[in-house]
Amino acid sequence: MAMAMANPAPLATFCSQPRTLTPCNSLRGFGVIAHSRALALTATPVCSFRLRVRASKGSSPPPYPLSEVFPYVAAEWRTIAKGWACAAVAVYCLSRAVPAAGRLPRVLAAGVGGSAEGQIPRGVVTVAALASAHAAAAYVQQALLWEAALRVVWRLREHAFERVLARDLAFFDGREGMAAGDIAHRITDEADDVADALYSVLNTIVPTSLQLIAMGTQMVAINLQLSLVAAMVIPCMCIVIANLGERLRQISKKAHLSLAMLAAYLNDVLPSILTVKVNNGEHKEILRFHELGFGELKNNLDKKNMKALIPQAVRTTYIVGLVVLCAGSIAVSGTTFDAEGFLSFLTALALFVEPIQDLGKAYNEYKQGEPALERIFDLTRFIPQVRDKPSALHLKSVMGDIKFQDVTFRYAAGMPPVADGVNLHIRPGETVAIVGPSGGGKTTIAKLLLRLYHPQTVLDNHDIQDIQLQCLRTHIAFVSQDAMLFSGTIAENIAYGDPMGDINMRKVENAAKIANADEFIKMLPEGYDSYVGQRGSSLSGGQKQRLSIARAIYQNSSILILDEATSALDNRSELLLKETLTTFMTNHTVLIIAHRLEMILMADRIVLLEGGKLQEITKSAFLSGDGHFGSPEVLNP
Ligand SMILES: Nc1ncnc2c1ncn2[C@@H]1O[C@H](COP(=O)(O)OP(=O)(O)OP(=O)(O)O)[C@@H](O)[C@H]1O
Repeated sequence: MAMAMANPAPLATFCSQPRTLTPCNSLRGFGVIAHSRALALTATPVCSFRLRVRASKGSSPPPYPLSEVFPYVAAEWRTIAKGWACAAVAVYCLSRAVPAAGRLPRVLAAGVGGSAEGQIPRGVVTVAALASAHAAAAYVQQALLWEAALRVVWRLREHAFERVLARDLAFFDGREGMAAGDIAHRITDEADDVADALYSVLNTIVPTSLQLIAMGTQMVAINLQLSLVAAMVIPCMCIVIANLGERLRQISKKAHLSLAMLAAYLNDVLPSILTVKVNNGEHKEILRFHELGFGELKNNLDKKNMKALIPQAVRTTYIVGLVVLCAGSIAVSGTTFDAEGFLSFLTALALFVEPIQDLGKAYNEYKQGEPALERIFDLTRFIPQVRDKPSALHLKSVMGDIKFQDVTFRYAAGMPPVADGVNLHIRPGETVAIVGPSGGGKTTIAKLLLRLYHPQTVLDNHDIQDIQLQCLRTHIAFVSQDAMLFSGTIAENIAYGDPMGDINMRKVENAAKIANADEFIKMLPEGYDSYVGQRGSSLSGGQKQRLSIARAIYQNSSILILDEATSALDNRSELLLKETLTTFMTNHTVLIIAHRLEMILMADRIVLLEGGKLQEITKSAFLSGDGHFGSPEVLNP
């Protein structure tokens, strides 16, 4: 009889997301942590939200997503107020420039006619000064409002990511689990759409209204002749747009790259959510995310500033060109320029082209951003099932006495129970092997002990639901069958469970020796500083498994769970590992989930999990089981 092949990993759906980018150097090290910690002072969201539970992922969204983003926007009120103050200055300059410009033709004609020879007419200086002040104020207004919108989104992203990490494993797992790519897209691209929408709204409410009111008072009849002259300025504008457009393209490329890095990072870390959780890595990941998010903020801010500059530069070109053309036509024709026509043109330009265009654009942007906003908040609205009670205990140390008492568990209502009245007592320092058919529920038992779901299990006479989650997971080191590694160096991966993010090289090397990984690590060109590639892609399955074991040993928890931790090792490596592990296991409580004989025989006791029921079997019954408990190839290699 054969012990069946291992099932696909429970997180298989999650892990099979297509890769995005190879992470660049800034993603390689965990060295960002120290810097991130400093930045964290400025990054902590100032707002907290009342949690809301959605009946299901597909339930209809609340009607006013803007109201949910309001606390984030309110946190940026200073920047917004400054932006709106600049808007008031810009509109004021424009309203003063219109009558001054209305007098300009007369002033210009007088100047060209020789009445003020050798001097720039005062009216020209006034208009130029007002136009420059308007352009500068409008530029600063837009830059500030972009900064506010982007900072809102930066905070929103951090909040969403923090909430995603706090989600139950069930949110990521199983058939209903949310895909990593979807989450990454919401937090990156769609958040960007939200920034566009917010900016449009901020830039429209006050500035456009002000401009419309101010210009309404200045309105005069339109001069068609002047409009035709104005059209001749268009080629100049095209040259300006082409040049600045090329610069914008380059800046945008950088901004896109930083956004792609963010997406790559998310696609890297979210498939490893199990490892993050069991290593209490949430805080570390929040800091790493913060670093990349801040880089994206900078590049995007450059892009938006350039986008703000372009219309101002184009408008300046337009007005300067217009003045030159008017002056030229007056000089050539020798006639007095129609002042009313010039005034009408500027008024029409101000009243109809700019604010109305802005209103239309703002509406479109908002409509584009609204679903994105909703989808981001959808990630954050939940109450985790697995959470600390207010009175949860912090245990400094545990002996490792584990009791499963009549535990029944099913993944979803209507599904058969994976554990059906399971009773198991593992005494401190004992090694117990769980065997059974593939899909029998062995990994589920380990997950229940780690409280990744909501079980009733007892550790050191405490119901694990009464123990702080972070504390519980510190006392249990878990090596999953998927050998999850992060992009980073070997040393960083082994020391991942360090709560402070430090790397103790002595402990790293010791853990690697026990895991029989020291030999191959030392043969790598950069030894412990070797980069493992995305998700450890530069290492073999067996090497990855040994690093995962070293990570668990580094954690030095009282309880060690090895879930098919040696399935990819060759016989020699497994024997060497067995020798070093045996000493380590003497003062630890160890739960071995395995199909391989060598590992199973390391246990003091063997229990069989089949059809949700657990029963103890003797080693002799196991060995003479004729394959009932394991495959003949493994039992008789
Ligand atoms: N997140 C999930 N949602 C729904 N069902 C799940 C989930 N994870 C596992 N299962 C199901 O629960 C059962 C037990 O899975 P588990 O991974 O515990 O088995 P196992 O004994 O460890 O298998 P193997 O030896 O192949 O690793 C399987 O039938 C599996 O399909």
